[in-house]
Amino acid sequence: MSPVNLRVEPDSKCLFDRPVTVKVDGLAPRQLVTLRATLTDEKGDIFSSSARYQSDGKGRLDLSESPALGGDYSGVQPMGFLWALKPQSPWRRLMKRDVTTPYKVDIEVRSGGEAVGKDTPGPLLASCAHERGFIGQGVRRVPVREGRIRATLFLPPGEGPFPGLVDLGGTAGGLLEYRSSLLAGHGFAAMALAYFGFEDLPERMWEFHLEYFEEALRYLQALPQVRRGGVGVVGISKGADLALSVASFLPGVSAVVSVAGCNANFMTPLQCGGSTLLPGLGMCLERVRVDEALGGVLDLSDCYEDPRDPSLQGCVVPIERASARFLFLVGEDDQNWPSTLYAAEAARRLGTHGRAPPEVMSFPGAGHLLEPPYFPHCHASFHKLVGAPLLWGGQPQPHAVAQEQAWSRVLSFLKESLPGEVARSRL
Ligand SMILES: CCCCCCCCCC(=O)SCCNC(=O)CCNC(=O)[C@H](O)C(C)(C)COP(=O)(O)OP(=O)(O)OC[C@H]1O[C@@H](n2cnc3c(N)ncnc32)[C@H](O)[C@@H]1OP(=O)(O)O
Repeated sequence: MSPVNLRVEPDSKCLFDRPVTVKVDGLAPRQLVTLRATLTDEKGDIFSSSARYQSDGKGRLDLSESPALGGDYSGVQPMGFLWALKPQSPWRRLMKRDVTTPYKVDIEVRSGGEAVGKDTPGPLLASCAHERGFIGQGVRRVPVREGRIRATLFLPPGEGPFPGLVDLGGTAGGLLEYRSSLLAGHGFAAMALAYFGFEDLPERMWEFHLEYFEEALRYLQALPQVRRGGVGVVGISKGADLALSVASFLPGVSAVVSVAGCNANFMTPLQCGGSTLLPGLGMCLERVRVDEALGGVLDLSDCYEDPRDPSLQGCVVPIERASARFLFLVGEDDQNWPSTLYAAEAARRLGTHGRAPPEVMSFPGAGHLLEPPYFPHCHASFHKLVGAPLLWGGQPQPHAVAQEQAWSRVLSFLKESLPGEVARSRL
């Protein structure tokens, strides 16, 4: 009998946001097998997925054609092995901390289609390692410590000038580089900007200063590698309302992508010139629910102040002041906060001021944490500022579909809205 061969095509090494397919041959015709994938992150946390398959009449499997029969995903799901990864320890979230190293995914095929979820799977038939990196060929990673700015700039290969972007994370804080590094792989000069919880920046979300974002924007706009004529700002969650504020109060922003964001300045006052530009939309902590069925996860969805409340209009970002184009991405099952309502409110406000409507992409079954494609869906995870697990929502498969569609539109939206040539890089 020929040995079983397991491989990843078109390449066993690729950038994290690129699709692949897993192929197996040398199985017996119509053989039932289990495909397992395992990834260990930089902290040593293990994430795994598992699904049952049956080979075709020639003993082959191709995940772009063969349906998974059950397990952590089902149906034809070429990337299910990745987006269905689940943490072994509770409330962990797969979040790339060091983009200079790839993730290594160990894939194995074992005999027997009943072993899914059991500790004793069938005998190993074949295995392979698959690497998914974050820095494309020729992309340069440049730490930025200019003035107050704490950031990392990713420059595509070549001289440029490239369309420029500022990338803002959410209440996780720190300096998260994974989205910017992938965006540089699509031809953008992308700067991941920390704004708290990193080096000498404030440790927590006490107050933010518009001047800090202005300094970062000016720095990016003045780089010879960045094309003149307007940059983009991409933000997720808390970073998304800051993106709206940056575009509304500062010149030179042509495009904003709000990922699961609020239309009001959330929680932390935004200061400018020593006074408060926007107070923070607050939370009513007595309305926090503890989801005992989910093991004590906190459900915050009902505890945010309502940005439609007339007394809170001072918190709402005056986006009609911005000259940027807007793209809002919302998960309809966002259980962190009502991002659908927030996007609708932003659209209503633009309309009231006679401005063009924003583009709103709304994804059924998607949760709050909309990441670049193939990041595993995370329904709930530990929040280090809160010190407890929080509910994010979404179901794995629709969330995965949303991430793919959203990413594709983010790239095309930024290409349409920002000046400059863009070229995709290879790993
Ligand atoms: C006051 C804020 C109110 C928030 C309202 C929610 C609004 C949400 C708006 C948003 O912006 S959501 C989008 C972005 N937000 C997030 O992703 C928040 C969740 N993420 C995090 O809290 C951190 O990024 C994460 C814990 C996932 C990773 O942080 P680190 O890279 O610093 O990881 P690390 O693994 O070292 O964990 C930090 C600490 O948490 C601890 N930890 C992590 N996972 C844990 C777990 N599962 N159980 C217990 N502890 C855990 C870990 O032990 C460690 O403790 P120590 O600092 O004492 O060493």
